[in-house]
Amino acid sequence: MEIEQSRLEQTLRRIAGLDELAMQNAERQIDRLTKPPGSLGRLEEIARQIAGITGVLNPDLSRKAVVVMAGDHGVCEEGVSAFPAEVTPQMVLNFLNGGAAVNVLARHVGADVVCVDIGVNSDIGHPDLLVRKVGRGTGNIAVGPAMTREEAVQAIGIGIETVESLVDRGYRLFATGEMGIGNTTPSSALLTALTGADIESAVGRGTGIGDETLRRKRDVIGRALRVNRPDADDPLDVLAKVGGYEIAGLVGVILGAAANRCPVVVDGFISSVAALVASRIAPVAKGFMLPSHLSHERGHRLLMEHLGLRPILQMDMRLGEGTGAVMTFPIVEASMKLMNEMATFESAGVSGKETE
Ligand SMILES: O=C(O)c1ccc[n+]([C@@H]2O[C@H](COP(=O)([O-])O)[C@@H](O)[C@H]2O)c1
Ligand SMILES: Cc1cc2nc[nH]c2cc1C
Repeated sequence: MEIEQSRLEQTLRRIAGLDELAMQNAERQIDRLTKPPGSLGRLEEIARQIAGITGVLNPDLSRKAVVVMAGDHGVCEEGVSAFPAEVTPQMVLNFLNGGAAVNVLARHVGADVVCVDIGVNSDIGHPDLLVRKVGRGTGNIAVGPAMTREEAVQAIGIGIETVESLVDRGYRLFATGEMGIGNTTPSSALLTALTGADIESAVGRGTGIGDETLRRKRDVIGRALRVNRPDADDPLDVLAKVGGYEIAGLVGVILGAAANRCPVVVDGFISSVAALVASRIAPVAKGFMLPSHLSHERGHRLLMEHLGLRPILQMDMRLGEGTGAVMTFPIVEASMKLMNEMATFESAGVSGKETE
């Protein structure tokens, strides 16, 4: 525990703000390119942010990974998902065999899928799986805490460690992904507890539940908040009481990326909740996050407003796994290519803007 606590503290100490000088240099470069000022919109904004994160205008982001954290949820026994809990290990095996949506998209964009069992309730035998179990499924949040504070810190440490070892192997661009049947329930509980949002607007249909299950899910979240009484001013308390192992792992992935000055593209609803927790632990980490898409899950728009992040894509996706984040990698790469490869007004002999 002490080792994990100090890993988190060390990581937090390493997270610094964006490089203002690099961002000014990026802005100056972008304004020299052969286009009306500002006309590449958010591509310009992303290029500037990546410069601020990495400290250079032409970082090598060619090695990219989506870290998929998988865990089970005790709250599934309340009947809150459209699918049975056994789908979690089954889908993990699908990721490892390359057959899930995230695998197809990752291959399409040249990224690697790194799968971590941080709390699945069964043993999945596969040589490529990183087995880092903090527990075998969380406690049912409707009747008690999901995990202890020590376990939450340990899970964050695993996320940090996963990113650190990937950075050692040359990875520089990260995406968050997750798999966990039932995990939209703790995600909505976290959103409600951390922002004071009303349950109605923070809870959605997850994997596709009907009206009756939706009513039960809202009731379960209300009970979870009453039973656990999470302290909104203590993000670790909230995470431990009504979170999940994979959510805590992703908090670590985000903090680890920020500490290593690597951009991290945040996926949908569950990943964005992890981003909210990370931003409450370390507000400066927000500068290292790139939003990906606006999930179809109810509550995601509200969540992004709280984070102050504007999703790049809107594809009506609500799958998770890191799919939306991986889809955003080419946009990040395109923004960097534009900044580095476009001709300038001077080099191409194009006349500049008229003075009015
Ligand atoms: O990323 C999203 O926005 C998203 C929205 C809804 C569902 N999911 C995925 O669906 C699972 C959770 O849904 P549920 O209904 O079981 O709570 C979990 O494996 C997530 O990856 C993901
Ligand atoms: C099949 C399936 C795949 C998923 N991927 C992420 N969450 C999921 C939930 C289900 C049910």
